Amino acid sequence: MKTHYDLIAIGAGSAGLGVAIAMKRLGFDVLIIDRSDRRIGGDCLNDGCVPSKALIHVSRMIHNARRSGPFGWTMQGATDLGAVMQYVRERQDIIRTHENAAYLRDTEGLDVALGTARFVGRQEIEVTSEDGPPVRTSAKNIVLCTGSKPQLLKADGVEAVEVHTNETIFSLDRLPNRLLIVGAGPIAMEMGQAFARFGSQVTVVGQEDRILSKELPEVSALLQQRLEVEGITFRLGQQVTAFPDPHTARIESQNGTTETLPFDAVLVAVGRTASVRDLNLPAAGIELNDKGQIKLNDFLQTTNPHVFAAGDAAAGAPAGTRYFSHAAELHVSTLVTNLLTPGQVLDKKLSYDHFSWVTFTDPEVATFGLQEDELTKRNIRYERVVYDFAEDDRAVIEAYEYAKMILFTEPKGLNPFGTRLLGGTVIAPNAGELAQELILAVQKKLTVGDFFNKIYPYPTASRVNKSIWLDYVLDNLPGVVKRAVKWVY
Ligand SMILES: Cc1cc2nc3c(=O)[nH]c(=O)nc-3n(C[C@H](O)[C@H](O)[C@H](O)COP(=O)(O)OP(=O)(O)OC[C@H]3O[C@@H](n4cnc5c(N)ncnc54)[C@H](O)[C@@H]3O)c2cc1C
Ligand SMILES: NC(=O)c1ccc[n+]([C@@H]2O[C@H](COP(=O)([O-])OP(=O)(O)OC[C@H]3O[C@@H](n4cnc5c(N)ncnc54)[C@H](O)[C@@H]3O)[C@@H](O)[C@H]2O)c1
Repeated sequence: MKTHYDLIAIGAGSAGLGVAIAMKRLGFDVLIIDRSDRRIGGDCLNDGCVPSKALIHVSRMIHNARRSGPFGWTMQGATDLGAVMQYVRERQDIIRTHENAAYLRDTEGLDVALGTARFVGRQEIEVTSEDGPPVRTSAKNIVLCTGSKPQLLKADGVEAVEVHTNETIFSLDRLPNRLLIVGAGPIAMEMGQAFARFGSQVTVVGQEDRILSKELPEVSALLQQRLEVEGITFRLGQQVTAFPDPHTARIESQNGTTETLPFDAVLVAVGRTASVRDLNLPAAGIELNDKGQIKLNDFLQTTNPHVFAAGDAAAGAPAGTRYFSHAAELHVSTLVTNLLTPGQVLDKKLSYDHFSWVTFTDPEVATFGLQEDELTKRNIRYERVVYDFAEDDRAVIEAYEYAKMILFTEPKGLNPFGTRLLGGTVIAPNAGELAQELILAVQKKLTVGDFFNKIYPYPTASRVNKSIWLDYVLDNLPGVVKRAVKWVY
């Protein structure tokens, strides 16, 4: 480790790896620090996106096999969770071949320090590890990429319960018969469906009156209905208030009624908190806001102008919180652009206007661009265009007629072909893939006419991106245009 760098990234998850590799490839001297070699890759590789999506993949195969009875296949068996987790670990290990200290040093040319970092000055860091005495170094700029931790459940008796979070659930090797999930966000939905498909009896307790409360209410309702069909039980508008014993939860509804629920394992997924533990932020003049998050300006800069934050650690940004790997990617691109731009006048503010996310349930939920609440808040006039997949041939062929697409557009003018898309949500199998074209359309300001004039191979699932505009255009062509066309004909 050198005594001074152009840039230090603390944390080697999506954000740290992104900013360190980008700056190194641009020719800067860069140090990246993480607690251990095994933590490189951060939450996404170790306890988040990768293991959860691998688990979902296996659960989908099992689910499809179970449903093959009507077509002559007789399948029997029980899920060997140990074997499933072995598959998950194997997939993680493949990604680890390019997310480890030796690779980052040898192939990316980064300096890598393994240990816990803390500030000892405004631009000075000390790294402590078990391998030797603490080592100090400094940098022109430092980026805090320390991620987030699961929020803990507050309930009487919780200390006596073996509570799982995303940090331990992937170490289970025996399938719990009854899995209680506290929280009704994306982790609860993705993991709940996967475990239900493996064969657990899953009960979800959520404090709000609907699941995935960041989505449109009709999307939450449709997903809940699909999950109920698969056997998941929902206790919404309820909270776990106590654990009378290590295998029983007491749940309380908003009107005060209580009941007890027996369980074999419990998963808590009630949100995240930015991770600032061990950093000794006061030594660098870095302030926290009243939620305990790092106080940031629109440019992801802390109260120390030489220190920035990216990824889950940037939850205190004025633009708001987005706990996603690709939010880290957005932060990194904003930061690197700004670090390389002379003078703050030209700096890019963090903006989520073109942001999108996907919840990888079956059906998936993909949400992008400006949402109804944001459009209303900003006084932007918009229209809602809804497409039910019932008449889409591909949806009929593969039995997902229940799917739905809800788009927000500019109000239509005289020429419906000129309307632009502002945002929306798709709930359908592979919605995350279907929506990619729509996301590009929002970003590039494409019009209804651009979709209308595209010929989609039949029967690709993404033909819905054109079908949604057929009625829209035909119903909204001004009478004068229709009369003129008829006259010419
Ligand atoms: C179950 C689950 C599923 C998810 N699925 C998705 C998904 O499908 N798609 C998606 O986009 N997002 C998903 N996410 C969110 C995504 O995992 C996170 O947003 C992303 O990993 C955040 O990256 P990060 O770099 O900010 O932080 P992290 O990946 O958490 O990295 C932070 C790193 O900093 C290190 N660190 C912390 N403090 C110190 C210190 N003092 N010294 C040295 N090192 C330190 C930690 O060891 C860690 O490795 C999921 C999250 C969970 C929990
Ligand atoms: N596919 C993806 O991209 C993906 C998947 C999983 C997680 N993530 C990210 O990880 C973040 C964390 O996920 P999460 O599901 O833990 O959090 P979340 O904050 O998104 O959802 C938490 C849920 O728990 C509920 N809740 C909070 N306290 C509760 C209590 N005491 N009792 C009952 N319910 C309670 C909330 O009302 C909310 O519905 C997400 O916000 C998301 O950004 C992304």
